[in-house]
Amino acid sequence: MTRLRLGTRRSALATTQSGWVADQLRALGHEVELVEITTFGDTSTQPLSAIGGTGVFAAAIRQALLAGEVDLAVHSLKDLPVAPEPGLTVAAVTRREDPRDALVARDGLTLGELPAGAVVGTGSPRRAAQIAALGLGLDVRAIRGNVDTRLRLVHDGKVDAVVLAAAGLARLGRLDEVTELLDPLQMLPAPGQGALAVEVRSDDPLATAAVRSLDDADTRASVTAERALLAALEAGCTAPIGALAEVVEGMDGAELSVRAFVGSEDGAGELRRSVTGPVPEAERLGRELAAVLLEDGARHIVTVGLGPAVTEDRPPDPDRAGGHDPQRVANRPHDPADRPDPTAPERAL
Ligand SMILES: NCc1[nH]cc(CCC(=O)O)c1CC(=O)O
Repeated sequence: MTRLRLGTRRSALATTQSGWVADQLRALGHEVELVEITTFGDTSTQPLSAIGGTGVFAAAIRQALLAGEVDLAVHSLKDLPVAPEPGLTVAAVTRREDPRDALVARDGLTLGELPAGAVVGTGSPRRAAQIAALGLGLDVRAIRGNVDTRLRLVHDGKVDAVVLAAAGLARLGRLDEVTELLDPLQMLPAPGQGALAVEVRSDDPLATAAVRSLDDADTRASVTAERALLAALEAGCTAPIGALAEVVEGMDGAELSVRAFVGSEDGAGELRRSVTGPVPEAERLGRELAAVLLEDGARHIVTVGLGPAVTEDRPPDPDRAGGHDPQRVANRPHDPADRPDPTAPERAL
């Protein structure tokens, strides 16, 4: 039995996820205390892009962990920066929930049933790019807010539909509002979507040992490939990149299938590629798929987040390298009148 303090944000999703991990650990005989941590991202009303992107949420919890104020941190893996944090270790990656994105639309509509011009709200360039790539004439608009806020936009008639992670809806008990689970053939999730990372101090053998059995080997292999791909594309957390790795039954037994999407938010270009290979080579497979995408022109499609790339008419801007570019929020960026206010909501995965 180990006594563990688990640092968590206060949001409904964060406390549900942390509570779930705490319950798993209690079932193993450990004593777990939840410690609420208010992050700058929670209190600031500034756009996320102005204060460091989705990583700001993870950063405050990580600080508390490094300072010894808590012993464990639970993160949605898709919100965790790919760069390792010195002194910390992801001691468990929990078994992934449904990794798919879900549509919540008015009147029970599916994506294909939404009429041209229907407004789809999303804060995610990845979702925006894949919706645009379907060529349905949908009007993708930037929104911000927690899961509850986003769902309310549909119920209040402010948008016709929103796209959210099925995993988050499942954890919050709101799967019944989903009108379509989106097939990864059309909508690849964010790398790591649906999985939780349990982080400990690297020099804390007790906490490491306590959470070890929560680690799921297939999920860890999958997210290892997805995050290696993201890292190899030098992609920031707001880049329009989707990836899904799955352990599947191949000709010679289990193998890892890795699929990825890169696109632009105006639907002007998109690439989908896949590789399969041995499960233990997850990291190499992720890097290999990134290389295929780059070879096939990913840099010319994605002008956001791919490091110092670029297109001829858009010289790289060091202030924006790897980060959010407000101009890219535009649904049809070639029409200046269509550009939204650059202080518009930031994009998140
Ligand atoms: N970006 C916010 C976020 N971070 C994790 C989840 C859902 C849970 C998960 O993907 O593991 C969500 C909400 C969403 O994208 O709909």
